[in-house]
Amino acid sequence: MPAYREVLARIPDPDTDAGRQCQGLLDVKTKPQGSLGRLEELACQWAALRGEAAPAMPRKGLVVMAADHGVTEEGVSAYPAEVTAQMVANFSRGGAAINVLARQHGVRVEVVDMGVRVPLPGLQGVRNHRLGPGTGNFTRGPAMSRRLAEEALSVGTLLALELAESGVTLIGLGDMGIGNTTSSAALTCVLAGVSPDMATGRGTGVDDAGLTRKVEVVRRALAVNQPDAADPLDVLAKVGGFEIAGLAGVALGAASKRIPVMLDGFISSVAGLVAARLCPRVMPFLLASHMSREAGHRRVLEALRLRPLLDLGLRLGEGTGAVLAMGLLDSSLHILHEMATFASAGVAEKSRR
Ligand SMILES: Cc1cc2ncn([C@H]3O[C@H](COP(=O)(O)O)[C@@H](O)[C@H]3O)c2cc1C
Ligand SMILES: O=C(O)c1cccnc1
Repeated sequence: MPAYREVLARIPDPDTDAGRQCQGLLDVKTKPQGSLGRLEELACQWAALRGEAAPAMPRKGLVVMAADHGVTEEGVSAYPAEVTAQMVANFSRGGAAINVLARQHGVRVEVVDMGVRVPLPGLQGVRNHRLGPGTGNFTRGPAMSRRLAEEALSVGTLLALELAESGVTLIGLGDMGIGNTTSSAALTCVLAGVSPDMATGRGTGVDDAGLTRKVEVVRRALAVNQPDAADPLDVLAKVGGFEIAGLAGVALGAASKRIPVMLDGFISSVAGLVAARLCPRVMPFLLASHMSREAGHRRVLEALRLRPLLDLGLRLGEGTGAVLAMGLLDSSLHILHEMATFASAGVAEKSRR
């Protein structure tokens, strides 16, 4: 059985008692009850997912998966496909936005080549799990075989299990792949039931003509491949990407180890949606970091019933929004662990009137 499928039955339920107990601990801190709003919710959610009333601070990791997309032949990105490989080299040198933010927030980054067009031998810190020189152009046929989609899912699952073994307790998802907002739009159409014009955005910044072409490409991809919405693996294989499939696998593996998953923008949220359609039990473990500028993201978060923490107008990917939101989770847990209580600080509690 593929590794990703083996973990599905092991995804636990959140511990709602632990979440309630955490709220009890926050309610006696020196503040009006509930006044830290979503920071309080975040701490309680962390408690429920980790299964402890006062869980330790997260040990943070981020998986950035990179791959190329055959659909770039159709002129759907504002940047050339070579940028995928060039950015992987940039990740390796520590010069990309995600490297900067991850250093600031103490997040360990794992970069994975899931199938960029040209092999990148010897790049320091880049794991090689290449499934091919990018996917096929899905306006002409499937992006990949069902078997490769399962392999990509398993790569992600096994990496999550490895990170769990090494002590990571929170995993963020990051993507790199020129053309992947087109793949994500096609997946959104089928998995969230929205039309191509609602799911498709400007990605790296295509102009009006580019956007019209992109919507048409998504329409054609669906007409040619006829993905079966009731079969998420079919949808993933036909219009997905190696990095998107891998990230979906990371989410499944993480959830099976009680590790919450911080989604980033459009692409990684689509990966979360793929995981949720493969196994709805993963859903409580998915956290939405931010609302991307990319048009389809709102629809994906609605389908996942998630409310993002931040709205910063980001449209980058790489895991940048995920890492920024990890900072908020850190803050919520510093509050839980370090803030004085009414009793310890000698502050008068709410009047009983
Ligand atoms: C220099 C550069 C760095 C990036 N880092 C992430 N992306 C983002 O843009 C790509 C998706 O947009 P589209 O579908 O329009 O190609 C992905 O690689 C995504 O992660 C980047 C894009 C560029 C150009
Ligand atoms: O929301 C994202 O992650 C995104 C949006 C545009 C381009 N790249 C990534």
